[in-house]
Amino acid sequence: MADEVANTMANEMANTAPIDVAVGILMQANGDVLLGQRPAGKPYAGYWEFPGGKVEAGESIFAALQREFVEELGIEVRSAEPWCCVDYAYPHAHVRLHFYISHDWRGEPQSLEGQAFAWQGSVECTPLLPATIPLIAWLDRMRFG
Ligand SMILES: Nc1nc2c([nH]c(=O)n2[C@@H]2O[C@H](COP(=O)(O)OP(=O)(O)OP(=O)(O)O)[C@@H](O)[C@H]2O)c(=O)[nH]1
Repeated sequence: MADEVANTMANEMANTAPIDVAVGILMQANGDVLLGQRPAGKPYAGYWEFPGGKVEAGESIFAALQREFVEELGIEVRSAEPWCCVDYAYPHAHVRLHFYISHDWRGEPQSLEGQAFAWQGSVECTPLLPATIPLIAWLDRMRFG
C-alpha cells in the first residue's frame, strides 16, 4: 500500500517541471569514484549519492557543481565533462540530474556538512539513491570493462 501511494505521488511529480541538479563524479586514476551519504533530515537520509545539489536561479550547472563541492567537501573542481542527464520522479520531487565527470580537482574531501564520504571501487556503498543505481552500473562498464 505504501508503495502504491509512493508510485501515485511519483506519477504526479512527473507532470511538474523538473528541478535541475548538478552532480559530480570525481574519478581517480584507478577508477574509484567519490560517493557521499545523505544526511539526516533530508529525503532518503542515509542513502549514498554522488555529491552535488540543486542549481540556483541564474547559475550555470557547472557553477552549481563547483559551489556544492566547496560547500560540502572543501574541494575545488577545476574542470569537468558533462556525461549524461537523467530525469527521475520521486514522490518528493521531479529532478533532472546533470552528471559531470571530473579528473581535475584540488583538495582532499572533508566532511564540512557532517556527511560520510567514501571512494567507491574498493568499498561497496549501499543503499544508493534509486536514480543513481543505473549510473554506477554504466560507470562500472566504463571503468572495469
Ligand atoms: N547530489 C545528488 N542528488 C541526487 C543523486 N541522485 C538523485 O536522485 N539525486 C536527487 O537530486 C536531488 C538533490 O537535491 P539535494 O536535496 O541533495 O540538494 P541540495 O543539497 O541543494 O538541497 P537543499 O534543498 O537542502 O539545499 C534530491 O532529490 C536527490 O534525491 C545523486 O547521485 N547526487
